[in-house]
Amino acid sequence: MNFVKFRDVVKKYDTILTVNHLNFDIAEGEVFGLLGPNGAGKSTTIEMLAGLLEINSGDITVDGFSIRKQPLEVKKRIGIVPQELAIYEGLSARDNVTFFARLYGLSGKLLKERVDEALRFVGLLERAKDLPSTFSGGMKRRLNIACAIMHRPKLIVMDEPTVGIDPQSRNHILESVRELNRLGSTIIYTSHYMEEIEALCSRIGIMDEGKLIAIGTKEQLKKQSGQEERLVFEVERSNAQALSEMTEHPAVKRCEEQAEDKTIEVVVKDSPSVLQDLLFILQKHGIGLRKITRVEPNLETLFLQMTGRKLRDE
Ligand SMILES: Nc1ncnc2c1ncn2[C@@H]1O[C@H](COP(=O)(O)OP(=O)(O)OP(=O)(O)O)[C@@H](O)[C@H]1O
Repeated sequence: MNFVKFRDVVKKYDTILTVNHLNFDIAEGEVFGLLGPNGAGKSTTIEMLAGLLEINSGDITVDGFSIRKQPLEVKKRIGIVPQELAIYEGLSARDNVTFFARLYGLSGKLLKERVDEALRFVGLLERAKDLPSTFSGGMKRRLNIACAIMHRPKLIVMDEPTVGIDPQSRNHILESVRELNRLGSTIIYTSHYMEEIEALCSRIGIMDEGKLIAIGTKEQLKKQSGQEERLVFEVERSNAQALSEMTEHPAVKRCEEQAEDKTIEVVVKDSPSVLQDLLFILQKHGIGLRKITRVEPNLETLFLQMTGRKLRDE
């Protein structure tokens, strides 16, 4: 069943279409990645879904409820982890989560249980009494997550939750996304980091200038880019016989020698099985090997092809 539906969603600032007729669905149980450069319209989309920003036209439904007509039903089902930290520096970690739990109508024993559960989940139970001002940036981000999940929402929306944090907290957050999904929540995760989206998400939407320019599984998107997997061998010398034997291997689609760089580039169908065979051919002809690189198709290249620009400014 399609759990989240975007139907012709438009958001304008003055005359600029910040979100330009979005139409896509997210199934229950998915980890859906929204990938796009800064300013693509990801946060605007998320804020409309969470009912924090008015939609100009179109509608978004969650679990069959319209954000325009039944916003409270939608909000009950969503936990939103905003890009900007939404925690109170003057309240302890526990009091922060408790504050949000009360907003969701939790009270008494259940409230305490859920607050503890959320703090434990993000690895902050031991620091529950401490003020966020004593926390690292990553710990604050984790507290931000605890505040969004204590009511066990069916849909968790995370807007760039790993920007500017240390690698340990980053890994902790990525692992908690997987765990929340295993526990049954559907996840929407926005990022401009291609690697994160690739590692986490079962399906990906690529946004640019307010439009969804591509959608599909990683494999579908990579296929769409028309790229192929390549193995690049840096060799000590070239040998025509070896090259010809490599070309004739049934799992090799193309094989080209770049004589000036002393490299052989091989486009393959299935690298694990063919690699051994190709190494054997080089060895048989006494060709020393300096380096092998495996070049996989990636979403960055797809983005570049579709927009003529890089996903991230370097
Ligand atoms: N309140 C506003 N008034 C006018 N323009 C706005 C407003 N909020 C956002 N925008 C513009 O809308 C566009 C999309 O912004 P948005 O924050 O949704 O992008 P994003 O993909 O989330 O990027 P980032 O990763 O930088 O957050 C940007 O050009 C931004 O300047």
